[in-house]
Amino acid sequence: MNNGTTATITKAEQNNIKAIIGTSYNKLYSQFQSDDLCDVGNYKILDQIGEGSFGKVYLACHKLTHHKVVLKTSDKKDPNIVREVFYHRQFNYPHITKLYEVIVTETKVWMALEYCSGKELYDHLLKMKRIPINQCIELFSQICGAVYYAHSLNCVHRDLKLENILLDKDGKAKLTDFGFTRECMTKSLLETICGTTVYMAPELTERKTYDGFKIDIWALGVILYTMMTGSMPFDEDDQVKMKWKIVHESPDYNSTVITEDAKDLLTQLLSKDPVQRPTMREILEHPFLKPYGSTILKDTDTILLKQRDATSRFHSKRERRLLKMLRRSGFDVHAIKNSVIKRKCDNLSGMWFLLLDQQSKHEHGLRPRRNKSVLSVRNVFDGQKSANGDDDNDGIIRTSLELTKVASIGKMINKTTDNISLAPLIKHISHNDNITSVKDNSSDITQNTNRNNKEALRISSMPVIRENSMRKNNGNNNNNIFKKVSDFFKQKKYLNNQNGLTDEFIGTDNHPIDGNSAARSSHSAVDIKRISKERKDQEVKRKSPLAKEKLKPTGNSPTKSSTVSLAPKDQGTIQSINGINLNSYAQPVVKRFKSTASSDTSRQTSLLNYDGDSLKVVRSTYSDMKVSPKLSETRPLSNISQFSNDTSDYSTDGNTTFQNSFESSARPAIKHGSSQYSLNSNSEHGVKPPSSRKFLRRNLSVQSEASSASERSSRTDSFYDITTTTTQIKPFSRSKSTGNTKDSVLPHFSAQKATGTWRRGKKPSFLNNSQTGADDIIREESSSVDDDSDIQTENFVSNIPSNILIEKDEEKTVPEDSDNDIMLPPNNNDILRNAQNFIKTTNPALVRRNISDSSQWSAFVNDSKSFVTGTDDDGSIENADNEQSEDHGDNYEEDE
Ligand SMILES: Nc1ncnc2c1ncn2[C@@H]1O[C@H](COP(=O)(O)OP(=O)(O)OP(=O)(O)O)[C@@H](O)[C@H]1O
Repeated sequence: MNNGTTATITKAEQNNIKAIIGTSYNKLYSQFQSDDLCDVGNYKILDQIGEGSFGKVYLACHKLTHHKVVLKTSDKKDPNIVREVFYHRQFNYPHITKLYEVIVTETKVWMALEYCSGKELYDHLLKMKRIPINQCIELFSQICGAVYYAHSLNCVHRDLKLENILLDKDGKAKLTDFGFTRECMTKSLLETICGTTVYMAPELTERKTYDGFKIDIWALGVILYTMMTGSMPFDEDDQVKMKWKIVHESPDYNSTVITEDAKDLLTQLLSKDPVQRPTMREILEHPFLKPYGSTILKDTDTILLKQRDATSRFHSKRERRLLKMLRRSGFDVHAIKNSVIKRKCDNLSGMWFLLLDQQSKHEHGLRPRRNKSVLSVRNVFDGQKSANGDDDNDGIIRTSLELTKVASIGKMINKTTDNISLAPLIKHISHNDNITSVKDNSSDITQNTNRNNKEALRISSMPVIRENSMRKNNGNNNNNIFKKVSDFFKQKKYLNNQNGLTDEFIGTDNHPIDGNSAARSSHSAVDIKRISKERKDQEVKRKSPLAKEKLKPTGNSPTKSSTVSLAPKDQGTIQSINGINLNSYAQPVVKRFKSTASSDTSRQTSLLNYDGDSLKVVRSTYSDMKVSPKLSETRPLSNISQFSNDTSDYSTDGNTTFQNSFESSARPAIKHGSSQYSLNSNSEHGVKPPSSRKFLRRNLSVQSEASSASERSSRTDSFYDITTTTTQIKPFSRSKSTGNTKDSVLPHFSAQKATGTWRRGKKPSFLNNSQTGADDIIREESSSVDDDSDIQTENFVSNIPSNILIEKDEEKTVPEDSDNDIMLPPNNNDILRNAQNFIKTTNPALVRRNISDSSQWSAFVNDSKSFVTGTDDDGSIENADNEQSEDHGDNYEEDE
């Protein structure tokens, strides 16, 4: 048979087939060999869209649902990723980016996150220069909603900043980046210094213990101020000055864009005394945020209530429909439910949430457009007819196609109205007489109209007012949907032609109408010309050196008061409010502040201690940021001391040097050994390190312990269920650093001396001998937790034993002899011994931060010749056992 078959194939055909097979074979081979990533789990990587401190960020597509997501990678060695995943997956809220799935590979952790195509609020602000007040209110309410939600779950974010607020495609705010989050149920006062200096509350900059909720509220104050004014309230290039300002100075509230209500709220948020700061509820109820704040508050309460009620799970119409669909398709619905309930973040729950999102998208507008549009048009007509008692479509018979087109446009207009409603603005300024002129000022941008749509119709781009006005004038021509549509396009076209304006400005222009079409028709064309001219004049003024001065409204300007004038195309924003030319103010001085890990900040400390030149060097490491070079250059580094309470020396801020050693002195004395961090910092400056310096490393360990505690607590909700690839237990095989440790000014811990062993199914004795911390986490979780335990984790905090969530904030619980580093405070020995036992039984992630710290640090300060390359492979692992601690001491001595 075969011979017969082959016999029928000519030689040429055979060669052809061979070539085809060869090509596809080679293709497959090169795919296998390629370093380029194409797929991760169920996700197809489309593009790299960013890069964070700890890894790359990709745009990807879920292959089963075609849903776009963001894949954020992080090195497994970074224990912060555990914290981020642990908290982030607990949150399910419209203004928090959704974490769909977590995939753990041998070296990396991949987080599949909700894609926010609108980028960061920071970028938005840069583009807009300052955010129009109505948008400010809306966005800020959304951000507050997210924080209120997190606070209601007893979690604090601790790194709230513009860069951590993303915008989705609809311009809605989404809070993200939970790398510094912690729960506050078990500890009311925290000590860990973390955040970004310019957003830090005074108590943080002073390194006092702090209420986690209150520092978030302060950061919100900074965010609101920056959004409104386009500049930061306490910005200084010099970090010492900045901190001084934060502690002692009030922001400048004199900006005319800060209204009375806004000022009242800002003053409360930025109150130096944390007790004076309002709660999230009070913020959302503040008059400035009306009406958005109270709506968000109500919605959030409903969400929280629903999420707390376990019986309401899978009961919504959408969920039931999806379950039914999945069951019919042969999915194991029980497994999916289990995965969702336990927040496993595996591929099942990932698929579930993606499908749910998709369903909601369909419900909100992805139905066949034509049908829906026609329907809505009919509704409009029906409504009008019944309301007016007569048919208001002027007897024009339209084809269904026309109806469809018009309805879609109508929908668009409505959408515009929704999105850029200026109602709050109107309300906000209603105490001002100017509002009257808004309402009465009917003669502005209008244009004549006729039924044939041959001439431009009136222009009214103040959607809310237009709506109200149309309601008022029910029965006249303004109610005609066709006219509305026609108006919209005519005015758009006209303005584009005349002024080069973009669509979006039409929606933000605040020009009222009076419904008097006759009056409009008489002078609208003139108005348009005049306004056009005024805009040009404004633009000229803005560009002139004198433009720094506030533009005074001209007496005859139709936009003279309480109006929001159109902005030129390149600015994309409202140009003036109440006749004040927003663009005439100083350009925004918002800078991007990068969350850095302790290693970064310790670099700063070690390198510079406010030395300007060094600071430049440090800054240059961030030059790959996407902001313009100018901005990057002037951008001060943010200060994050995630890992140290005693940051006086090991400051992530780079500016907390020995000035703050007063706090160190209050800490337990060092028994022996020392911290390389502190030593190095000091030795650089020829200052003898205070004894408390030792605390730095201890704090690092205890902080890391927090991660392991989190991980441990996460056992209760099946962290181990996160998708993993093979996690072979290999002997430690990382190459030793080739650097000369003697010369190093960097912390480094000799990894090859790690001698601990860890066995599957047993508690680790010494914890750091495995390949990576994350490996250990996964393995340990896998081995010690019963997968089938039916643990409810939705309100996760209630499931966490209070003794588990120890962070470095609880430094007093450092075990007495865990590494012989610390002289114990008297009377605390029992507590410390208990803590020591606890630490010994928890997993090894506690040491990982030091790995990356030292490596990053060393990589940066390479001119010190201490570490050459690949220093994170130097095995710089801090061990929990005594031997390792001694090593640290040795290194310290060597460095000194
Ligand atoms: N869900 C998302 N949707 C769209 N873009 C995102 C998303 N998450 C992150 N990005 C983009 O990826 C970039 C880096 O992400 P991100 O800032 O979260 O990383 P990171 O490691 O947390 O950085 P850092 O902590 O230093 O701020 C950012 O520019 C951000 O705009």
